[in-house]
Parts: sequence; C-alpha cells; structure tokens
Amino acid sequence: MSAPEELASRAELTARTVPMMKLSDGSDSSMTPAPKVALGSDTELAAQKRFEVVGNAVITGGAGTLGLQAGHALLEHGLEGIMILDVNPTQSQAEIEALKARFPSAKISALAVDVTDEIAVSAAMQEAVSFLGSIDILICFVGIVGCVETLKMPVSQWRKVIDVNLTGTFICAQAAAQHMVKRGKGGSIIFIASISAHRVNFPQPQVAYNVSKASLLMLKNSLAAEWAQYGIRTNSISPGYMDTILNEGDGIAEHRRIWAERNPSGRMGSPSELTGAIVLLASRANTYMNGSDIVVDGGAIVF
Ligand SMILES: NC(=O)c1ccc[n+]([C@@H]2O[C@H](COP(=O)([O-])OP(=O)(O)OC[C@H]3O[C@@H](n4cnc5c(N)ncnc54)[C@H](O)[C@@H]3O)[C@@H](O)[C@H]2O)c1
Ligand SMILES: OC[C@@H](O)C(O)[C@H](O)CO
Repeated sequence: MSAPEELASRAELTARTVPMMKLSDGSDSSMTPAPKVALGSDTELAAQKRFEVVGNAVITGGAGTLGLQAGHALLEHGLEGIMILDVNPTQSQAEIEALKARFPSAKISALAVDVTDEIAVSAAMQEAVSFLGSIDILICFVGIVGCVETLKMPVSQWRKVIDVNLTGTFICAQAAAQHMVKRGKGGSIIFIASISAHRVNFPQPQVAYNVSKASLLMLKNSLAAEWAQYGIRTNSISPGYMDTILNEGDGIAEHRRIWAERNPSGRMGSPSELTGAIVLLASRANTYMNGSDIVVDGGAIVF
C-alpha cells in the first residue's frame, strides 16, 4: 500500500471507530463549532510571528560559553539590554565588547558577582535595575560540575556544587522576582538544568551535579506555581552535551566519543543550538508556557 493510500485508509478507520458524541444541547460533536479564541492585537500577533523578545535580561553565568550565545541570540530578537552576573566576567571581556559593538543601541554590562552570596546578588540586581531600567527576563546559566566517584568525594565538594548550582539559582530567582513583582509587569525566568536532571550520565560520576540539576526542575515547578499570579513564568531548559569548555580538559576525549556514540544524532551539540529554546522561553510568543522543561539534547535521553 502506498503512503497516501495508507493515510486514507487510516482516516476511514478513524471515521468508522470514533463514535459521534451527543452533546447536552442535542447536537452531535461533528457539528460543534470551533471554540472561540481571543486573538491578540495586531502588534501582539506580529511580535509572536517574529518571536520578539521585549525588555531587558539579567544573565547569570553570562560570561560562559552558553550564556554569551544566549545573550547574542536575545539581542538579535529585540532584547534591549543585558546585565551579566558572573564570578569572572573578565574571562569574556572581548566577547562582551564585540556584543556592544554589534548592538550599539543595547545597554550591555557585566558585574563580578558570586551567585551564592545573597547580599551581593541583591545589590547586583538593584544595579541591574538602575542600569537597564527593568529586569524582564532572568536566565540562570551558572553551573559547575566536578566529576568524582561518590566514595571518594569530600563532603565539601558536594556542598560547593549544590550551593552554586541550586542555592545560587534560588538566590538569583528570588532577588530578580522581587523586582518583577514590585514592578508589576511579570517576567520570564529560565533555569538551565541538564539532561543530568533526568538521567545519570555515563561514564563520568557526578552525583552532586546530577542532584543539583534534578532539584532545579522542582525549584522551577514550585516557583512556576507560586509566581504565575504575578505574571512571572518560570521554565527550564535541559541541554545535552554541548561542545563547550565545560566538556573539555584532560581525559575527556574518550568521554566525548562515548557521549556522541550514545546519542542518536551521533554528535554533541554546538552552543548556538541551544538558542532556539532560549528565545522561545524569553519571547512574547510564548506567554502561556509555565513550569515546563525543554530538553535540547539531540535525542540523548531517549536512546
Ligand atoms: N556545556 C554543556 O554541555 C552543558 C550541558 C548541560 C547543561 N549545561 C549547563 O549550562 C550552564 C552553562 O554551561 P557552559 O558550558 O556555558 O559553562 P561555562 O563554564 O562556560 O559557564 C558557566 C559560567 O558560570 C560562571 N560561574 C561559576 N560559578 C559561579 C558563581 N559561583 N557565581 C557566578 N558565576 C559563576 C563561570 O565563571 C562561567 O562563566 C551550566 O549550568 C551547565 O551545567 C551545560
Ligand atoms: O549532562 C551533560 C552536561 O550537564 C554536562 O556537560 C556533563 O554531564 C558534564 O560532565
């Protein structure tokens, strides 16, 4: 049977096997008019079509590889300004200057902040508001790994990874949301989790990282539920293995080979391949997505 014939026969089968429902007003379901949906204004629809990003963003870990790519993509889609919060912003001074040159009308700046220091984060968010005028989007890229077998892992290392990846994200989300709520115009908060939030990676042992990332998903759920009333959407992205410095270094070559081999796409992702999901979650095209996680991994977790 040819493909079109097969589709036609499936449609016939569906028509035969799905009974028509009698509705309470006596009509049947086949006659039910399509539900009325409130269409947005022309301006809103145009913004949706272009996946327009409105307002300003704070990007933590924004001097890292994926954070820089995200900033660039959001500026391409209309973002007006970025404040990067990173413990080491000077590592990417040249890239930050290049962004300023490429988007001369955007406000772009960076502050050296450790996200585990709640006093410093609160002051930095205040400075971001003064510099940008608003915080409409928060993206939390800060993350550290540390691959150690659990039996040999000092508790101090566990504490550090949980503190930076989980508590640091909580601190930034709370501080940014306080501004968003006060301003009364909502916002979009995006956590960067990982496929490690969904399954145990192989072959590297990284218990603290896995737990920190899985916990980010529940943090995201909890905040999505608490803050929707303020128009704040909290979502996350779970990247698979991306080709960044995080996945380079001594002895990693064999890991990279295994990661690519155990992925149906047969390769790691390039940093720019995460930006579609970032723009989607940040943009006005997507105002009903709240509490979701988008996996961007080439299919790694289904393999
Ligand atoms: N690269 C990947 O394959 C991959 C996969 C899944 C998830 N992720 C996640 O994406 C995020 C970004 O990854 P990346 O590859 O760009 O890594 P990266 O190391 O390039 O970026 C992380 C940034 O966080 C900053 N940072 C670290 N500790 C900090 C602290 N205490 N306070 C403030 N800043 C701090 C670093 O200076 C760095 O700029 C991480 O959360 C990582 O876990 C990455
Ligand atoms: O799960 C993939 C990433 O989170 C991460 O790059 C890796 O696990 C680090 O070893």
